Amino acid sequence: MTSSPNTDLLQVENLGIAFGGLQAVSGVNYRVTPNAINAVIGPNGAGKSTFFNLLSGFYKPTSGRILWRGQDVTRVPAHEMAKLGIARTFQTTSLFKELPIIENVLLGTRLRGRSGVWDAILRTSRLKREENEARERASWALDFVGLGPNDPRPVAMLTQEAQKRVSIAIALATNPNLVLLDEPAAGINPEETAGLTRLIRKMTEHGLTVLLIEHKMNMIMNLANHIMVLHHGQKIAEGTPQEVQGDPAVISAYLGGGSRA
Ligand SMILES: Nc1ncnc2c1ncn2[C@@H]1O[C@H](COP(=O)(O)OP(=O)(O)OP(=O)(O)O)[C@@H](O)[C@H]1O
Repeated sequence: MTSSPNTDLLQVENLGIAFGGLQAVSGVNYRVTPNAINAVIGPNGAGKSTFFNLLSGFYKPTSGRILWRGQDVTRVPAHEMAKLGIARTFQTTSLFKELPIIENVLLGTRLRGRSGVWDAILRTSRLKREENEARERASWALDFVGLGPNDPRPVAMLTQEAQKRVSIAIALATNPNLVLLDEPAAGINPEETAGLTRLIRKMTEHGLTVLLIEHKMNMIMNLANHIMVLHHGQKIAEGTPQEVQGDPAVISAYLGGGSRA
C-alpha cells in the first residue's frame, strides 16, 4: 500500500454497501482535499447519507476500504474514528434540549476522556485535570462558533441556527482534523445560511478540513472548493463547482433525478 501521511487525510477505495438487494453506494473512489471545503451532492436517494455514515464509521462497508492518513480504518468503530481526528455533526434533534449550551458540548467531549469509575469516585487529579481541559476546550469551541461560553440558556431556547452552531461546537471540541457536516443548512433561512457559510469558511482558515453533504445548491456552489457527485450510489463526477455544474452527466442526473435544491 502506498501512502503519503503528510498530505492524505481521508481516502476511500472501491467503497460500497448493500442493504439486502439494494446497492446504496457502489465502487466509489474518492480522496478528500485537505484544508478545503469538500462537498458531496446528488439527487434524492443518491446515497449521500449512506456515504456519510460509511465515512464516520456508523455503517460498515460491504466492499472496499477507508484510509485515514494512509492507514486502513475500514473496521474502526465510530467512537474510535472520533479519537483519530474525524468528527461529525448530528442533527440538532440529538442535542439535550433542557441542558445549558456548554453542558451539551461537555457531554460530547467527556466521551473522549480516559478517567474511569474510580477516578470519578475518588475525584482523582487525572479526573480534575481532564474536566478542566474539557471545559477550556468547550469554551474555546463555543467562542469559535460565535456563541458565548457563559450563556446560561438551555439549548431549547436557541434558534435552529444557533442549535446548529452548538452541534458544530461539539464536533470542534473533540479537536478534529476533519469535520463531517451533515446538511448544515437544512431548515434555516437564507440569512442564517450566510452566517453558517462564514463559519464553515472560518474552519478551513484555521487549518481544518471540511466535508459536507447538503441539498442547498446555491450554498454549495458558493462555498465548496471540491464537489463529488453521487447518483444511484455511484460517483458520476467530481471537481470544482464550475466543472461539476457544466458536466453533462450531472445535469442529466439532476433533471431526471428530481433535485430538492
Ligand atoms: N439503513 C438502510 N436500509 C435499507 N436501505 C437504506 C438504508 N439507508 C439508506 N437506504 C437506501 O439507500 C439509498 C440511498 O439512500 P441515502 O439516504 O443514502 O440517499 P441520500 O442521497 O442521502 O438521499 P436524500 O437526498 O433523499 O437524503 C436509498 O434507496 C435508501 O432507501
